[in-house]
Amino acid sequence: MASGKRVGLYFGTFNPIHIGHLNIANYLAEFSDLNEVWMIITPHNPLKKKKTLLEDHHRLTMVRIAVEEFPRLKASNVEFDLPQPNYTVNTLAYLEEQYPGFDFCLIMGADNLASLHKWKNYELILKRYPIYVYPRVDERAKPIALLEHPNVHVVDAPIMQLSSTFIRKSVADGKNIRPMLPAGVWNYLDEMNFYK
Ligand SMILES: Nc1ncnc2c1ncn2[C@@H]1O[C@H](COP(=O)(O)OP(=O)(O)OP(=O)(O)O)[C@@H](O)[C@H]1O
Ligand SMILES: O=C(O)c1ccc[n+]([C@@H]2O[C@H](COP(=O)([O-])O)[C@@H](O)[C@H]2O)c1
Repeated sequence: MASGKRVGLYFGTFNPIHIGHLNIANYLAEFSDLNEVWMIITPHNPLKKKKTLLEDHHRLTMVRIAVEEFPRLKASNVEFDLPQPNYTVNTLAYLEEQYPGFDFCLIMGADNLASLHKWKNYELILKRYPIYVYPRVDERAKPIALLEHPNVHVVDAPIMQLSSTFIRKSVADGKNIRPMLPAGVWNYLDEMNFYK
């Protein structure tokens, strides 16, 4: 039997999306066995406070702008109508129901793999879904035991030392960080006066 479409699910808060995220999504869409990468904007990460977050629809708009010229990358608002905080295992169950026959896997930076053991039903996630992990630059990082798990695949992607936190702080400090965001995202953020 022919296997279904292979889709990499790249979950994130994306507050805002930056070229580090886009670079990874594009790398996996071009250089792995995935047909598409879906960037899933999470309204509320169960392990984070919601108060510093830009509204969901603004974060979605920025991801849509970022991927518009990349046919194999999609922005997804599937979590907007699911109960919050958003437990990934619930979203995966919903996607399986909506897209029978698709083969899903997860994409995440090593920082997220390091805290995967705190996620709801993480053992089930690890059993059912291949996880594509790429390194994040952090000299203080401790070794991550789950890197040895047979369903965890380390991707040799070119990485950028960039975070949304750094971007938000830099905008607030009046710094010019234009090259760190896709041009359309920077324009949107600037016009809307976000993070200032
Ligand atoms: N520079 C980067 N390059 C590649 N992946 C990244 C980068 N920054 C974050 N990621 C990954 O993208 C996913 C979503 O991350 P998230 O939206 O939290 O970005 P962030 O930049 O780490 O945000 P924040 O600084 O607000 O915590 C996570 O799997 C994270 O590991
Ligand atoms: O399911 C969980 O228990 C769980 C715990 C922490 C984080 N997550 C998800 O991990 C994704 C990455 O979050 P973030 O904030 O690091 O971009 C996001 O989709 C969260 O909902 C999921």
